[in-house]
Amino acid sequence: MNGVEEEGDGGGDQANMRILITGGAGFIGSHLVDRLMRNEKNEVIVVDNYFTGSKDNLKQWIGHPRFELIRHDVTEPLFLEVDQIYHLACPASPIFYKHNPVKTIKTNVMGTLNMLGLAKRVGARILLTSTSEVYGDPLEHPQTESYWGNVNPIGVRSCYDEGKRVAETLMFDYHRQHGIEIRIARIFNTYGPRMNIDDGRVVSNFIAQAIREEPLTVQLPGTQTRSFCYVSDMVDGLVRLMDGEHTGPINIGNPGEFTMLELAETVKEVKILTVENTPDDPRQRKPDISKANELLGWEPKIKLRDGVPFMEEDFRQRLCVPKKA
Ligand SMILES: NC(=O)c1ccc[n+]([C@@H]2O[C@H](COP(=O)([O-])OP(=O)(O)OC[C@H]3O[C@@H](n4cnc5c(N)ncnc54)[C@H](O)[C@@H]3O)[C@@H](O)[C@H]2O)c1
Ligand SMILES: O=C(O)[C@H]1O[C@H](OP(=O)(O)OP(=O)(O)OC[C@H]2O[C@@H](n3ccc(=O)[nH]c3=O)[C@H](O)[C@@H]2O)[C@H](O)[C@@H](O)[C@@H]1O
Repeated sequence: MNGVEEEGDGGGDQANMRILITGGAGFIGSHLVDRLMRNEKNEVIVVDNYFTGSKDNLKQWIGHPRFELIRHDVTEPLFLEVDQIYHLACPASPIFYKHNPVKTIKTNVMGTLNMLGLAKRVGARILLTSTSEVYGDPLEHPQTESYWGNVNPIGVRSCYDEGKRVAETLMFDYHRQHGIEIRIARIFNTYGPRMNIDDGRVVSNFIAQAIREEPLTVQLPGTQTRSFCYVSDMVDGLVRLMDGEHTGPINIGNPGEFTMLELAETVKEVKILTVENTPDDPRQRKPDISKANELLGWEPKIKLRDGVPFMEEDFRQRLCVPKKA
């Protein structure tokens, strides 16, 4: 049980739908596949280049008659006939998106351009998973969608945050110029089962470190904050946004705000090791979710304290470390 299965009706209620999910072999994408496959009217196609995703995340669907998995890089054009496109393809963990920054910005810019071209050709509705990183190191707190952000255009995170900002611009230009139906979700830090164990994001790091009985690496100063959303809540928000009437951008995240030191205490009371931080790390982040609440009737249900054990269980299984009696 991971809190995902109980949520919602599988989305795409209207009629038979063929739905494309780019990046569907990744963490959020694979949970979205599970959710959409529950509706028997949906056919789901995943395209992924497996940079940070894995076929293992989709193993329960491989061979299913309503499911197709295609190895494809979104920086190359794609020709398919679909009704909806959830465009997630992009490495999300800072260590992966900084690993090959030119590829990251190409994925955000050319990948989004290609998916918009596809949406235009076949008349599909397209949803982009943008990010709270478009707000940069925010000077407004909590962040509302009307805040334009405080982003370093030449920093080591820019391939990702500026890349997503351009992707948002492309979405709105295609909408205004070509009448494409667009949806933009600004996702705030999301966690849950199937995250890469060593992907470097803070919740996965802390859980893996706690299971391996290693000290939790809190990057300095430790007072920086994030707001963590459980993946089933995120998927529910994305489906509501796609199937609703509002273009967005709409913040989707859990407004519960924690410092990294508080998060370390939530995960486990083990030794904490403070380590150097990376450049341009945002000092505080918390979504204002009034828009998601009013326009989509959405709010997160799972508190950090309740979500972390689901993820710990998944990590223990994958690391083959049973819980001590
Ligand atoms: N998880 C979060 O906290 C978070 C927060 C904000 C935004 N997002 C966004 O949500 C989306 C999914 O994030 P995630 O956490 O599931 O990350 P993830 O890394 O697990 O998934 C991304 C997927 O995209 C695939 N991919 C990357 N580049 C590709 C390319 N060029 N062509 C085809 N596939 C490619 C990867 O192989 C992977 O399967 C991303 O767009 C990310 O920017 C995530
Ligand atoms: O939600 C978002 O919009 C963005 O959030 C994250 O980026 P970030 O918040 O920097 O994610 P983490 O790498 O998990 O870092 C969060 C905080 O934890 C700290 N941290 C990280 C790792 C660690 O071992 N210890 C630690 O204290 C970092 O310094 C940072 O302050 C995601 O990785 C992005 O994909 C996403 O777009």
